[in-house]
Amino acid sequence: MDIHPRRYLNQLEAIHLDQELFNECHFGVEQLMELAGYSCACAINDAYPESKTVLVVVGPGNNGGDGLVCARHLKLFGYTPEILYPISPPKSNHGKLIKQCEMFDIPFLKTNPTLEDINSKYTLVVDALFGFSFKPPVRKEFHEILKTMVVMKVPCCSIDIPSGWNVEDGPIAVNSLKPEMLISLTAPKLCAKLFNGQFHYLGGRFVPPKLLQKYKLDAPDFLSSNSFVRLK
Ligand SMILES: NC(=O)C1=CN([C@@H]2O[C@H](COP(=O)(O)OP(=O)(O)OC[C@H]3O[C@@H](n4cnc5c(N)ncnc54)[C@H](O)[C@@H]3O)[C@@H](O)[C@H]2O)[C@H](O)CC1
Ligand SMILES: [K+]
Repeated sequence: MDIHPRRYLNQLEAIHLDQELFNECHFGVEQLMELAGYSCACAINDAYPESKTVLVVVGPGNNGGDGLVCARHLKLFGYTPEILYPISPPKSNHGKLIKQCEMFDIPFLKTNPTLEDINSKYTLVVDALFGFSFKPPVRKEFHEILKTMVVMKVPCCSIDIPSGWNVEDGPIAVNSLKPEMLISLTAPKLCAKLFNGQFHYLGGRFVPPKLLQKYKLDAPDFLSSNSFVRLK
């Protein structure tokens, strides 16, 4: 299976499209995060039906919000997710999502896990650290966990952007994250051209036809009620 998107978004286009979803289409951020995170959980269930013990690494922005929603749905699908939320910024909009995860008895790790912990405890790591607003270089508070994720043996599934990658130019350093799975949301960003892992999915089934036309995006071939489409 290999569907080649004709169109990849640059960073500014991704940010503008996101703004139009809020301002022109009147979506709320919680609505979009719910649909995005749900589609990620469904895509993970499609690609890794057997990998049940999942660590979800959550970042400070909406990419992290997608991760929190994804964790909650994975739990409903029978997975055993745990969450690492290394830095909780004062202005985050994650409060309710965190409470919901707690209501579903999803544990939050208190400290960064060691490489040995990750390799022995989990069968999949979901990378929801940074999405399309990431500006390199990675700030130092995230170095430790990102370094561990780069060398871990466990497969990694990145939501929207492999964390630490430049949104347009892809891997910045030789020792960048090499996810096995990428779930692009709305449309793949330019860095997805350099993704060479096994699974590439498109999620985020919420873009109205007017915006697809405006941004000259392929109308994704979502099957029936599926919230994702597999591209590779
Ligand atoms: N339209 C859609 O497809 C939707 C996608 N969604 C998801 O939202 C993210 C984009 O979210 P945003 O809040 O704009 O930004 P990020 O999550 O990428 O990150 C912002 C966050 O990260 C910090 N940061 C930025 N650069 C660095 C750095 N070099 N080092 C450390 N920290 C950094 C910054 O300070 C912020 O705190 C998109 O990718 C999708 O995953 C939405 O769910 C809805 C619609
Ligand atoms: K990510």
